[in-house]
Amino acid sequence: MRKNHRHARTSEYGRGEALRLVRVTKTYGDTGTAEGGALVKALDDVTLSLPTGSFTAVMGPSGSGKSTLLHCAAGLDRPDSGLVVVDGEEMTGGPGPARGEAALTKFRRTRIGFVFQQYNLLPTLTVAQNTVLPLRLAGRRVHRARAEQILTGVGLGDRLGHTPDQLSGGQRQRVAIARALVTEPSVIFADEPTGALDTRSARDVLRLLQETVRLHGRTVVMVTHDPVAASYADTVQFLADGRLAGQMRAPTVDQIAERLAHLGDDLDGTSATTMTGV
Ligand SMILES: Nc1ncnc2c1ncn2[C@@H]1O[C@H](COP(=O)(O)OP(=O)(O)OP(=O)(O)O)[C@@H](O)[C@H]1O
Repeated sequence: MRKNHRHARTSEYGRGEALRLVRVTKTYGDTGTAEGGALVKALDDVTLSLPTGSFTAVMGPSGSGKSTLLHCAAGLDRPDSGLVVVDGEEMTGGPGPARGEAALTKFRRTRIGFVFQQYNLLPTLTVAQNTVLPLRLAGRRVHRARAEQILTGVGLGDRLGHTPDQLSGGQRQRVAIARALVTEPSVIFADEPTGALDTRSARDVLRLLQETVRLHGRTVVMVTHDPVAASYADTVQFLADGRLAGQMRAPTVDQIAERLAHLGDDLDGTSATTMTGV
């Protein structure tokens, strides 16, 4: 009965929508204090819908809530209130019984892919083993051919037996992207994926992310401080003080930098320099 109820609730969400946030709020601090003086509203009533096959960059000043948004949207953290829906299914929030940690982890493993600034590859595993690790963790069958196919797709078909320390930063990040793709997730979240890379490697990684969206129909959400990186996305969502502060479609580097500068004008004492992180 409960199952049917969940199904009935989830079926109202649109097809072709990879991610939906509805009135997501997250507060940090000592919730026990009556005054609430120490509370920080990291996300404040954020509602967002991202279509399947879109590439979205999330930008904003330091402390504006980008990481919190990514963590809540990716199921790494739970919002205090509001709903996160992935591919039509409620991941966190909602009126039904909350998923336990184990169920949330399982959901995440199959529906969400991650790419981190520092790659997060296991140093003792080969490139191929790192790539298929999410399948192993999910208890799924692993075929070497699958690892080979996906690594060839990111330009590392000849590196299967190498360990991460034998690769450049850009190559490591491409392994991380292959690992994120291997479960065919609904959404890939990338947290400053080019933050540790030189310009050329960064460009290769951004093109690869673009390709996963345009050629393979994946959905990518990328947090970045860098207007150049953000310009590879279809849309930039701006955050300020935990709230969405507008979006920009088909963005150019100059337009993004300009918008960030004006976001700075809106915030007391915050300079554009701080916001772009340059
Ligand atoms: N675990 C936590 N405990 C307390 N406060 C937190 C915690 N995580 C984030 N915050 C606060 O929430 C706000 C939003 O932080 P968040 O890390 O999401 O911002 P951000 O935009 O990602 O910043 P940055 O660009 O510097 O990484 C900040 O004021 C931050 O200090």
